[in-house]
Amino acid sequence: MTELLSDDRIQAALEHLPEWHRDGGAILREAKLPSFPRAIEVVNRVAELAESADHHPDIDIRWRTLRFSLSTHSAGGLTEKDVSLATEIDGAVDAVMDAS
Ligand SMILES: C[C@H](O)[C@H](O)[C@H]1CNC2=NC(N)=NC(=O)C2=N1
Repeated sequence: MTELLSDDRIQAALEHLPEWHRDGGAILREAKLPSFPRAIEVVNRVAELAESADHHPDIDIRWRTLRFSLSTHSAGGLTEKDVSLATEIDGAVDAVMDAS
């Protein structure tokens, strides 16, 4: 789970994560929510998911735009933990968008 992923595996994973792109040893996505409170709702959901997974994204908050960056710091790059949390972050964004 904490092994670094091969380039091929990262490419394959990103085919299932169209909102994400790779930047070296990290994957990034941006999400624009309808309002600042909705954006914070996503952040709170992601905080719970991150705590459950014991894996934490970098999050940049600018009004209603969120930028997530995922990397496994202990491994020095991308692992399955990042792919898994990216999928969960997509779910959190979709859930808040659907409720908006
Ligand atoms: C002890 C605990 O498992 C680690 O410190 C976790 C916490 N969250 C983490 N999050 C991320 N993104 N990378 C890590 O290496 C990491 N390590």
